[in-house]
Amino acid sequence: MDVIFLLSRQTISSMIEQLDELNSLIEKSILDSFGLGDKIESIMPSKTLLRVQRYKAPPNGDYLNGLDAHTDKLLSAILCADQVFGLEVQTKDGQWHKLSPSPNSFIFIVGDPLMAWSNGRLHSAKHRVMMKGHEERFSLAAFPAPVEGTVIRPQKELVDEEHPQFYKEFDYMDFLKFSLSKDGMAIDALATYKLL
Ligand SMILES: O=C(O)CCC(=O)C(=O)O
Ligand SMILES: [Fe+2]
Repeated sequence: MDVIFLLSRQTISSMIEQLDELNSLIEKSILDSFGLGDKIESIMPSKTLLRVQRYKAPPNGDYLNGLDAHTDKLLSAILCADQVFGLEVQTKDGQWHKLSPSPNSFIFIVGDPLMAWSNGRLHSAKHRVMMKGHEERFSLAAFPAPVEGTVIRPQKELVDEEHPQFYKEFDYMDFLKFSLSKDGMAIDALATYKLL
């Protein structure tokens, strides 16, 4: 985590501010795409967490796991990675795909609470980091974390006969605690709230 110590408080605040702005734009386009843009200002109240991650180069240039396959437990993530690629995403049919984003691009990842809020219309895809070659990798991610007391329930406009309610409502902090517990880590924690 050498990098984080080189960043001043001011730089970190300014990064959070800009990533928050980008996140608001993305949320706005999600709301617009569901026809909710005029009704709702933001998806749910959240506070941004910023995380820098460093992945060491595998020994002997092997192909090694840097971060286990998971879905994000925060609302969503905006990810900026350096030019050492490694992020892989799983499609619904179980295939893993290596991403090769263009330089200076950002990746938006849908988290489990956003999938539940959207009544399953947005998919929180499993992703992982696989390392290859001799270079270490850094990534920076901003995660909007739903605030304490948030109850995750599907947006009512996204539930109808054609799209019955997919998950029952749940307290976000209970979900987070369970997903970080030994039992929760062993399974797909969100699936325990499935109705269908
Ligand atoms: O470092 C990356 O590219 C992915 C990080 C990630 O998925 C996470 O922190 O949840
Ligand atoms: Fe992730």
